[in-house]
Amino acid sequence: MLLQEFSVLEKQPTLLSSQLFYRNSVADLTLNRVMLFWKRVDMSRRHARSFLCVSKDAKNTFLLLNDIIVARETEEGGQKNKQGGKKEKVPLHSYGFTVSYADRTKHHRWRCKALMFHCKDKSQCQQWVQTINDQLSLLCSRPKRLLVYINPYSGKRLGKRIYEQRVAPLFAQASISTDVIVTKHANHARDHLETEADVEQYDGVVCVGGDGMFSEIIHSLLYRTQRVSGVDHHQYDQDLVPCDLRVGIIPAGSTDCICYATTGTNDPVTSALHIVLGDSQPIDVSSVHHNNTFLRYSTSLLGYGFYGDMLMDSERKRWMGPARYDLSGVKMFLNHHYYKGTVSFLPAEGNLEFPKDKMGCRSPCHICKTSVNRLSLSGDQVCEMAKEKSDREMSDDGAWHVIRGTFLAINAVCISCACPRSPGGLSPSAHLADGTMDLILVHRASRLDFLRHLIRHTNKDDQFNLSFVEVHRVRQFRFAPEQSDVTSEAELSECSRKIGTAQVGSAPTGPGTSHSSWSCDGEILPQAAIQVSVHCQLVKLFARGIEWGSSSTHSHCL
Ligand SMILES: Nc1ncnc2c1ncn2[C@@H]1O[C@H](COP(=O)(O)OP(=O)(O)OP(=O)(O)O)[C@@H](O)[C@H]1O
Ligand SMILES: CCCCCCCCCCCCC/C=C/[C@@H](O)[C@H](CO)NC(=O)CCCCC
Ligand SMILES: [Ca+2]
Repeated sequence: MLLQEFSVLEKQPTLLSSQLFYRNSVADLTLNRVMLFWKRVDMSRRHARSFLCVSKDAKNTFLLLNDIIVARETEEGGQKNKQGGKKEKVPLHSYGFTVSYADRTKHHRWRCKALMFHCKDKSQCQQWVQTINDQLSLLCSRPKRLLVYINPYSGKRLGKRIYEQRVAPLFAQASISTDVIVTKHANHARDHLETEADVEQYDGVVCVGGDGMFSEIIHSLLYRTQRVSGVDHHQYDQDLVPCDLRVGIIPAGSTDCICYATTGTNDPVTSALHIVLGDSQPIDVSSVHHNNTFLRYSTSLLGYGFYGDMLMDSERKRWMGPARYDLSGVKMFLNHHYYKGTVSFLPAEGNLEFPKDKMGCRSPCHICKTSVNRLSLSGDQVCEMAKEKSDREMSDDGAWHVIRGTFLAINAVCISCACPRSPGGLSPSAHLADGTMDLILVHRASRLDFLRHLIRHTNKDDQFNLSFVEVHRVRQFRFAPEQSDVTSEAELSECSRKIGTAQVGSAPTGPGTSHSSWSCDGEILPQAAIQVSVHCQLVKLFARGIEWGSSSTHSHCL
């Protein structure tokens, strides 16, 4: 925080102010509506009326109220500094209180820290604790009751342990009550949310797992929201209603790209702290249709060709955990399949160069902020928007771009899809909440060139700066695979076996057939011909987006 900003916040009306002990010296501590700040007092110089006075060069130190988790009376004899474990000497008074707060550390990670203040008597101590906690209770974006689903088989199967050891204690500290369900089978969370859970009583849903688990949960929430609002999601181009309930992700999966792309890390404690602080980050969601039938929502990767084949292959290797993706990735790379088809897309207005602009989405992102946020619009504004949309569509037909080609991969992402394997993600400049997706077309190329493209996802080189790769920022796209002349019975039954269901009228897909299949956030879609449309800010997460700088800007000392 800049000194000028501090000076503005400092002028907020004071709620409580006292001289008490902090780190073995006297400090002036003040609480106002936005922060808690203190200044050490010069013990050597005394005022006429024997008050200790603040030395001129003393530094102001502060904590924003938004970052404070809770204040508690410190138990007698418990004057240990939580971080260092070092005992603080209590100069005069044995009454004290601890302020727990969330602090941003290196690499976008947040940690829970604590400060101790010592008071002259118990009532002063109680007054401080009460006043700080009263102010915290006014922060209405903080959740009080959460519904938690744990997938015990995600990633390295550590979900339950991660939740119990690293997350539950933080929720308890923040007095958040939880109902925890450890899932017993795929779609357990979906069915529970749809049929049993009394969603109204919760301030959010938390999923402990990976992108697949997150996808399961948002499907239930979005189905429910559309049903309650009378919206038919089968109608392509239908405006969908954003989901009220926020979702928190405690990363425990194999890819964890939604968590990584919205917090900058896949760290369970960081995610837990974003939940505790009540942070909010909307994200775009795309809906995938086949003719007039809704198939699925997508928030991470909708991938045909390389990623679709890789996912289909890796599903049979689930027992291997996250390593299944590496093995199937190498296999699909060596297979080097390419697929013919036609991609048509509607570019986002005026944004053509943006996927390559290297600006990225950094919180607070003005591009996402200025994108239409239906939640904040009045009824009249919604009508106006609907009219604008239909005007745009009338003139849209000519705006559709059509590309017929042979592709190694077709990837569509609503967000960057940054993840530990690829810290920039599939489209490093994609925005979390701007109502657009980036469509990446990887045309037929040699194995070596494709490898160059893939490797660039793992370093700072530009994966789009290759002649066979094109990227477009779009609002909608369609894909039609080239019809194969012969569809053998054997191909059809192989397809049904792979996706575990017989799809009437769908051509066989996957490696070894003329069509690939779409991986939609880790689920295989039965149809190759799809229509996709982005919905701006349809779901909100307990997250803050990725902030500037990788190390602590949260220094509380000015
Ligand atoms: N108890 C369970 N047993 C088996 N499958 C489950 C269970 N609970 C949830 N699932 C399913 O497991 C799938 C994958 O889970 P999840 O996404 O959490 O882990 P992952 O696949 O290892 O990680 P990622 O999706 O990040 O690659 C989800 O689609 C979910 O439907
Ligand atoms: C030579 C080195 C090449 C390395 C290339 C790395 C490129 C990584 C980009 C990863 C983008 C992940 C997008 C998210 C996809 C999830 O919805 C999905 C289901 O969980 N996971 C995967 O498909 C699993 C995706 C796993 C990719 C390896
Ligand atoms: Ca977007």
